[in-house]
Amino acid sequence: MTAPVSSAPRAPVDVPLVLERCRAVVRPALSEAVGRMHPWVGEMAAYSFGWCEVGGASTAASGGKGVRQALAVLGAEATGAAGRAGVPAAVAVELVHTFSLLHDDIMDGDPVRRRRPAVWKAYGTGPAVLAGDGLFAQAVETLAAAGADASAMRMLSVALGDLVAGQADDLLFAARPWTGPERVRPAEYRTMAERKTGALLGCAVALGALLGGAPPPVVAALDRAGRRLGLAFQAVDDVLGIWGDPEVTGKPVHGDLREGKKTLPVLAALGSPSSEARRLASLLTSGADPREAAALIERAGGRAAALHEARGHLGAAEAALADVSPRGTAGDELRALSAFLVRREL
Ligand SMILES: CC(C)=CCC/C(C)=C/CC/C(C)=C/COP(=O)(O)OP(=O)(O)O
Repeated sequence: MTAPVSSAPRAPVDVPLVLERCRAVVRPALSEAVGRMHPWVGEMAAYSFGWCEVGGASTAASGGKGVRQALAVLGAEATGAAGRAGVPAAVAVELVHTFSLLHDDIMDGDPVRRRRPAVWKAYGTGPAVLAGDGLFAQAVETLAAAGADASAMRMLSVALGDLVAGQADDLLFAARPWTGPERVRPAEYRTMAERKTGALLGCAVALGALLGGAPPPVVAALDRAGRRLGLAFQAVDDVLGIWGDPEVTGKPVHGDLREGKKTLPVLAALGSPSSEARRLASLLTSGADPREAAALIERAGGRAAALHEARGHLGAAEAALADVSPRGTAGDELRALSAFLVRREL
């Protein structure tokens, strides 16, 4: 990858338009993957993507931002290939992401996703588990059917392993105390968040680039960039989980606090040398009113610290991207998409 030799200033990137363009490039192959599923399982997948309501009726509900599919398409384009080279990667990561959301909502008991009942609420827990399994199966099938080589398959399997490990830690951390020697340290949180969220973002952009023909050092650098972007994205997601607007995020606030999730704003607040931190610790331990806890977290600096950390990870992601100087428009779009994902709340 080499930077273009041009001194002409480039137009600012319209990120929602980029997401829409990538969605259109990926949609036929994603529909094909859903079409390969058992009809009932495929209906639940289509529901997750906002293509239909329960019972298969067609609507235009929200199916998520499509961040991972866009990263894969842009990863391919940034190597100089056509976006369609990255489509099998885009479909695979979007299917894996959706599978993980379906299972995550069951594990957390979260009833709402993407502004409507989560799949387990709409169809039942067993069917939702099965739909997640079906999405997972089609992710592997999509890559294999595209003739992806062993290194591409391995990239997906490593991301999957990380996703499971990150989710395992997230669940285990929720059962640990807020304070004392057993408390969750920020470094443990970062490892968990990189696996749970960063691994798939890294995989998306790196796998797209690999399928576009990028050499191994470029693929590795893009994976690093995506992982750091994932850390920034998760920190912002944690903030939105406490102070976000449900109309925008598509899910209610305070779920993480109720579930005892060790999110970054809470860990940062508890680690601050303030009287609010001590009050917060006793409030959380005694089963806090989430609104009161949220106010204390803010006063103890937890929100500001999480956003500060998100900015730091974004800077590292941008530096890793700059290392490989992704080409022209796609490079600009990758940088703009990264900033957009993190700055949605900064
Ligand atoms: C194995 C297993 C169950 C793992 C679960 C891992 C998990 C749920 C991680 C959370 C990642 C995350 C920030 C999702 C929101 O993405 P987004 O804002 O891009 O969502 P969208 O697609 O709805 O826009």
